[in-house]
Amino acid sequence: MNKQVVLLPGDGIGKEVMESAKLVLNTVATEYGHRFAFHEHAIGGDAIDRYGIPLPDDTIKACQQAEAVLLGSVGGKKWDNLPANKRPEKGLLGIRKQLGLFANLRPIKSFPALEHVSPLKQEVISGSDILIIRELTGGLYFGQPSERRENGQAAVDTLYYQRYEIERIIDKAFQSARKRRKHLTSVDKANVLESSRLWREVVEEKRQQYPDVTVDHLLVDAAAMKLVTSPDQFDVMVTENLFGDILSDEASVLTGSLGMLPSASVRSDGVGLYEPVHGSAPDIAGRGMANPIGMILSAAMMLRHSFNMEQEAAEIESAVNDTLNEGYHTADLNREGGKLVGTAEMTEAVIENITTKSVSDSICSSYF
Ligand SMILES: NC(=O)c1ccc[n+]([C@@H]2O[C@H](COP(=O)([O-])OP(=O)(O)OC[C@H]3O[C@@H](n4cnc5c(N)ncnc54)[C@H](O)[C@@H]3O)[C@@H](O)[C@H]2O)c1
Ligand SMILES: CC(C)[C@H](C(=O)O)[C@@H](O)C(=O)O
Ligand SMILES: [Mg+2]
Repeated sequence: MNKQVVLLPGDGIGKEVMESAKLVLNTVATEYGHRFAFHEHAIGGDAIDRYGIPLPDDTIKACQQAEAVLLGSVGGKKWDNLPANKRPEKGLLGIRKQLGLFANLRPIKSFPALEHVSPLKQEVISGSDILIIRELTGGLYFGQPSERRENGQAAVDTLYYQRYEIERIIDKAFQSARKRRKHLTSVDKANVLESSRLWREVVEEKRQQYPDVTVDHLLVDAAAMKLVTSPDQFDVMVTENLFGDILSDEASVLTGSLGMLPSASVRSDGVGLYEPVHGSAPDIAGRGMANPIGMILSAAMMLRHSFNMEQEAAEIESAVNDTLNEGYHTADLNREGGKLVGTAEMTEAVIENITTKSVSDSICSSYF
């Protein structure tokens, strides 16, 4: 039976790296005898240009019927001056909300070949392996009111959480910690925000159900500092929507580039949308130089989480590792020597490693 996958390439480099994911998935399909049926739909600026809105009904329906969704990225200068509701980003927020994808899993682990590429000292990042769990359908992104007031000269956004929204993301975080090193850091701003005090209260209650997991609380400003000074103290981090957005881009520095990070946006029944953490990168779009690894690793996360294809996912991760060990790198990876390549060549090198090698030294076979 074909696996039904909806592809939402979106804008800018989203379209470019989606091609890489498709090629890699087709290679895995051939190697393992699977069949993926890809259904491409519009989102973001692409949908605005074609249909006048960032999230057409047809796209929502297709995503609801799919077994999994892969998304590139949305946004770009062309649409930056549109009213809030018509912006490309509204399409992305809308599909996450429509599908009820409340948990965004953002794993951050440096590949050995890139440890010297990060601007952080190698001894600081060495051995760090973090899973940021970002609440994705609530908090400051969705709270009402969110509007201009006083003739446009004042504005309000609302950080609103209901207890059940906090409980389900905290459960997800504890369950994830159980599968890893059993340590959970909850990040909030409980010294100032009431929503954070409710968040902390829920964590304290929930920890009774997970006595095997150690828990600490960290204020978000201190967490931002510790992420780059002592990242090895973290296992699973769980936090509010906006805090998670900011901390995960910061954490990407550990891996050498924002272009390296994959993510899975999931709900309790396992339905998922898989998306790299980066955006549409207007500064490099159209030049064939985007790093496709975050997108390729997102496709691997899809195989693992939505299709239970553990070996296939590990094969992709192992091929990425091998490719980096061979010295291949895109321009965002500030690496001396090796082979500087574009998106297409990087993808070809990964594919070559999938077809010629078996899961050998799969340093990352179980954590994305
Ligand atoms: N998930 C998404 O769709 C998503 C995420 C973030 C930003 N955005 C949107 O993207 C647009 C640009 O935002 P931005 O510039 O702040 O963030 P960005 O993530 O697009 O880019 C930030 C920087 O990282 C670089 N970069 C990002 N991904 C890369 C990759 N794969 N390979 C090489 N370099 C990469 C870019 O060149 C840029 O210098 C905005 O419209 C924003 O709203 C979308
Ligand atoms: C584009 C934007 C709406 C999005 C977010 O803030 O969630 C992005 O930054 C991300 O990290 O996926
Ligand atoms: Mg972001």
